[in-house]
Amino acid sequence: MKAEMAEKVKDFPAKYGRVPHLVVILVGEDPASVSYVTGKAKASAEVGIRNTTIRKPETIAEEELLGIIAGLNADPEVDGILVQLPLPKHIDEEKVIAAIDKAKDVDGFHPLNVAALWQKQPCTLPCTPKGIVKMLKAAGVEIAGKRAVVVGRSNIVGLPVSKLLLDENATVTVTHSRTRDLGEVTRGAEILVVAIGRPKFVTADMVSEGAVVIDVGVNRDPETGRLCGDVDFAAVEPKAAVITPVPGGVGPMTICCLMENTIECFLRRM
Ligand SMILES: Nc1nc2c(c(=O)[nH]1)N[C@@H](CN(C=O)c1ccc(C(=O)N[C@@H](CCC(=O)O)C(=O)O)cc1)CN2
Repeated sequence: MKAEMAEKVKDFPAKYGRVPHLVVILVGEDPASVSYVTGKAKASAEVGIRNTTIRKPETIAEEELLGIIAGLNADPEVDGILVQLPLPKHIDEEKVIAAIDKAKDVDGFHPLNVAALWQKQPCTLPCTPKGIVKMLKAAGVEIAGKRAVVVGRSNIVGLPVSKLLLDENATVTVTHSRTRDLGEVTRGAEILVVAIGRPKFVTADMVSEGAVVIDVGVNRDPETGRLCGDVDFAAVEPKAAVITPVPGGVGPMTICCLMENTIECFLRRM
C-alpha cells in the first residue's frame, strides 16, 4: 500500500502544486502514544506526505488545544488533523474531536463522519476498522454470509468494524466484558475480531478450527514484558485458517490507512 501511495503522491506537486499535509497533535509523554506518533511520521516520509507533529505537555489547557485545532482548521495548507488518543483526563476528548473540521478529520472520529458511516453515506472511515476489512479482502476471505463475532464495543474499533462487516453482509455479533458465556459465542465465529485490550484474553478453547482471527490488541505480556495481542497467538494460530500477529498486523495497517485517509482528504480539497 505504501509503495502504491508513494507512486501516486509523487505526481501531486506537478498536478496540485504541493503534497498532502498531515498534522498530528500529541499531548503528554505516554511512551505508546509517542511510538505511534513516530510511526505516523515515518510512514508519512515513506509515502511522501508532509508531516508536522505538534507536541504539547500533559498540562495543556483544553482551551489552548481547541485554539490550536481552530488554527489548523483555518490553515489552507493543512489537509489532515489527528489528535493522538487517549488525552489527559482533564480534557474532554469528545469536545476536541468535534472541534476538528470534518473535512480534515483523517481519523474518521468526528460525529458527522460517524453518522455518515452508520447512514452508509460517503465519509472518512476510521483507520483500524478500514484496515481490518482491507486485510480480510486482501487475504481472500469471503465476508458475505459469514458469522463474524467482534469482541469489544469501543467507538474506535468494535462498533465501526461491526458496521463495516455488516455492510459486507456478514452476520455480526458484538460482544463485550459483560457478555455471558463469551467462549460459546466466539466458538461460533467464522471471523473473529478481538479488540478488548486484555493480553492473551482469547484462548484456544474459545476459537473454532478454521476461524479467521483478527487481533487488534497491543498489550504488554505481564510475564515477559514483550508486546502481545488480545489473542494467545501461539495457542490459537494452529487452529486458525489465518490470524494477524502482534506486532506486525493490525497496527501497521492502521497507519497505512491513515496515510490513505490523508491523501483522500487532500484530494477532496483540491
Ligand atoms: N487519534 C488516534 N488515536 C489512537 C488510535 C487512532 O486510530 N487514532 N488508535 C490507537 C493507537 N494507534 C494509532 O494511533 C496505533 C496502535 C498501534 C500501532 C502499531 O503499529 N503497533 C505496532 C506495535 C508498535 C509498538 O512497538 O508499540 C504493531 O502492532 O505492530 C499503530 C497505531 C489508540 N489511539
